Amino acid sequence: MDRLIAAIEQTQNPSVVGLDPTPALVPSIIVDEMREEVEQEVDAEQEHELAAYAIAYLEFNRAIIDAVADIVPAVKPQIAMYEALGAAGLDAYTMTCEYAQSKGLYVLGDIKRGDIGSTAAAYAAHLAGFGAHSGHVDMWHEDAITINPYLGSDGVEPFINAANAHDRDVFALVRTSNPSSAQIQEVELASGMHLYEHIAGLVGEWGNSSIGEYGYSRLGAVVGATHPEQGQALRARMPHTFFLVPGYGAQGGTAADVVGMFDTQGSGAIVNSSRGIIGAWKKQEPTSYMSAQDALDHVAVCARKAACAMRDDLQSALAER
Ligand SMILES: O=C(O)c1cc(=O)[nH]c(=O)n1[C@@H]1O[C@H](COP(=O)(O)O)[C@@H](O)[C@H]1O
Repeated sequence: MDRLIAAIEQTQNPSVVGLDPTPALVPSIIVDEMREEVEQEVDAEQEHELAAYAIAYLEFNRAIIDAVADIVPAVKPQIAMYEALGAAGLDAYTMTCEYAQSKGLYVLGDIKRGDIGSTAAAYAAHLAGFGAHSGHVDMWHEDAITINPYLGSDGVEPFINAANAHDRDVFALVRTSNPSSAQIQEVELASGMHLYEHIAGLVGEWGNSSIGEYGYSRLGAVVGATHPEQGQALRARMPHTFFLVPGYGAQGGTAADVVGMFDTQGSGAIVNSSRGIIGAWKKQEPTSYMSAQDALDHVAVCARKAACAMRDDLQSALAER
């Protein structure tokens, strides 16, 4: 976690921009222009469409990355958005990760993996590279990934081992931001604890062997901005666990909701916003764009403005508490 914390300190900005493009979030003129380009190269009609969106997503992400690279420490591409486009989408995902890293950003791959140990070991290739034990081949380039720890330690250990061996980080879901998460995560155990509190204890324990310079382990926790009191209590319960806090903005979480998830030094957490940043252009959409470049320029200006507003919002809430 040391690299992420250093990047947050450098930018004075504990926020991460979620790169979660969807057809509705990308101006249609960008896709139209890419469609014309790929029509000359790809035969099958369905492939055209997927390739056009994949290239459009990549151009869209590049414009946003260029616009925010000097003011945010990290980006978080959500792989589902790209997987929906098949192989071309996965190329757009990996190229997005590589491009963000070339601009000095920490890349948090939101891949939410979780499976039995032997399968988790294969999923851990996202951190370790393919064939890590027999000869390393890099394919994925994330600095960190998200995992689902609810399968237990054999499903988590392969990720921790890969993270330790390759200087990467892992964020485990503990208390998710979505409305129905309480159905499972707030189930009360015989001990009187809620299930998410039990998982929080395990995540803290699993991370204990990898505490870095800043006092935080390689195994972080995902804690939704939509649970301010629980998040604050988890902060006290997990002193060595860095938090990824999604749910700010589009899901209703505010800066006041997330301040309790930071430590007394104002560190210990990074807050995500995806639609609030990459979809900011929709709030000031002009009647038409002249070209794809015109649309990309507008997306970039709006994303930067939204990212600055989020940074300022978090900074002042942290200063005021
Ligand atoms: O792991 C996550 O990132 C995550 C966990 C969680 O509890 N809630 C949550 O919203 N997320 C992700 O954070 C992002 C939130 O997007 P916005 O609501 O558009 O800001 C999406 O990529 C979600 O998949």
